[in-house]
Amino acid sequence: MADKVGIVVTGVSGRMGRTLVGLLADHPQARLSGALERPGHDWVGRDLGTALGGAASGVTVTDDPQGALDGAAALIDFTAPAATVGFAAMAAERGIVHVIGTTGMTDADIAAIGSHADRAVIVRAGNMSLGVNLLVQLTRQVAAALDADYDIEVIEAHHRHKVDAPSGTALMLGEAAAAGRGAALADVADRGRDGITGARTRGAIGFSAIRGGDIVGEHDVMFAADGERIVLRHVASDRSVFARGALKAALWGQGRAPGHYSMLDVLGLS
Ligand SMILES: NC(=O)C1=CN([C@@H]2O[C@H](COP(=O)(O)OP(=O)(O)OC[C@H]3O[C@@H](n4cnc5c(N)ncnc54)[C@H](O)[C@@H]3O)[C@@H](O)[C@H]2O)C=CC1
Ligand SMILES: O=C(O)C1=N[C@H](C(=O)O)C[C@H](O)C1
Repeated sequence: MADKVGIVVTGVSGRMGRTLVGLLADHPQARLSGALERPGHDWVGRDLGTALGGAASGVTVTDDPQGALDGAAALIDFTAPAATVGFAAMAAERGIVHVIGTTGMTDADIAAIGSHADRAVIVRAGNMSLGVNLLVQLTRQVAAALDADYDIEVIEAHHRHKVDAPSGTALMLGEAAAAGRGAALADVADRGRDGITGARTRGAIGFSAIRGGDIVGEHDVMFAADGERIVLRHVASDRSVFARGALKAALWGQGRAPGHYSMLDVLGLS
């Protein structure tokens, strides 16, 4: 049997990091080859398995990306924007696949990451699940079929720890809706309502964010007209849907031509 693909997970103590480590424990094609955390984190220097409360794994958590990435085939990154921009340069220097799930990035962050796409495979998506990526395509189709008599609202709900809004998924859905209408999201997005806002602008795409408890991730795209509403909905109840997508992307990227890809490319939905 061929060797398993060596994958470094960064942010291993985080919600997504832990989920990825769990999936990699008995994956048939991939193995955990390195575990990264931010400098100063109390897991740095400890055995990952022990830090997770189980048996020793033989993998030591490190804050040294240069060392961890040596010999790896892919880096899976669900961390924070500044960290991800830095990791993109390091992954590209080595020509290894960089799978990016981090959200909350600015246009400048995305441009900085994209500047490495001539020498490395980058797969970036605000949501790595199959279900959401299908919903993106459905949203585009429905938006293309309806005119601006149907007001589009994207409503998302997440756990109390989430730091960015709208979610990366909500922005993907908003972009798909805008594209279906032949518009640019930046021209039509309405991202915050408070006070005397005035009546809704025809053609706007509105965003609302709920934060509370342990909600994994829920997204509705509502098309509201006089007399009827269509609601497209995705509910994630387990983070493994994102982790499975990220692992699929890391394997899909092996041997692929350099470029800045999305999960639509990985899933054959583009
Ligand atoms: N695209 C997708 O499918 C999904 C994206 N996300 C996004 O992934 C990101 C992380 O989400 P969670 O795991 O819930 O957050 P979290 O806060 O539980 O974990 C983030 C981890 O990254 C670590 N980290 C931060 N800076 C670092 C650095 N320089 N080097 C190494 N590690 C570093 C933190 O210490 C923490 O352990 C968020 O932006 C979230 O929106 C989350 C779920 C799915
Ligand atoms: O922070 C999260 O948890 C999630 N983030 C992603 C987003 O911003 O859309 C994906 C998922 O909804 C969970």
